[in-house]
Amino acid sequence: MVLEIRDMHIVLASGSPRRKELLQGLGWTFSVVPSNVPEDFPPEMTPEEGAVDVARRKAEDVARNYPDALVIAADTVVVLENRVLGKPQNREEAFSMLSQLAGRQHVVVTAIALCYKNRCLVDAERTKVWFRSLTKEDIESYVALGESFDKAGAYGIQDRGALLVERIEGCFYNVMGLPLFRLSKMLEELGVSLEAQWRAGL
Ligand SMILES: Cc1cn([C@H]2C[C@H](O)[C@@H](COP(=O)(O)OP(=O)(O)OP(=O)(O)O)O2)c(=O)[nH]c1=O
Repeated sequence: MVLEIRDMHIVLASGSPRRKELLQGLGWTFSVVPSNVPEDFPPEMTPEEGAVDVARRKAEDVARNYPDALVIAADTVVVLENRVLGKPQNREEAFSMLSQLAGRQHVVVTAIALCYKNRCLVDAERTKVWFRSLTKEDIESYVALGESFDKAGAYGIQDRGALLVERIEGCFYNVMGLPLFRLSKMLEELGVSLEAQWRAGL
């Protein structure tokens, strides 16, 4: 039996406004149920392994209460020379993160976890990001905008942070928190078809 995405109860296990906006952009109907699992992971894990572990725990946490739904969770980390930059706690931390990113290349990793009826699929996507050089004043001005605080690496590529980024290699939506093409491939792997939804949108 083919599962059609538009016939499924979809639960987005995330409090991220970006992830909600991106799924809405696909025309999907879904509920939003953020999970509260801690986002730290053991130091012996690589950043990618850590993101995969956190995304899986977010999805499984919510899937326990929605056993018949397709649960989608994600975790985004900014990786600079194998170090993870998470969400800054205050202005000083945001300033420090942006100073480290300035004039250099880093990698954004987003792990996606999909759970449906006792099956969980987890995968990660990587995008390279090149930041322009920034003066102390540039960084202070950006931090003062307040965009940094709920975002990994203290910037948002989708908003004014666009002006910090010279170029990227890979999926833009991955940097924003949800790689949509990768999501579609994972759904295919789970046996979920997007065809009816796709045709209805044309
Ligand atoms: C690098 C980058 C990150 N982000 C955001 C995406 C994610 O919301 C956030 C990374 O934090 P996450 O822990 O992945 O997600 P979250 O805490 O916002 O939401 P939840 O755990 O409930 O799913 O950073 C941007 O919006 N733009 C960017 O350019």
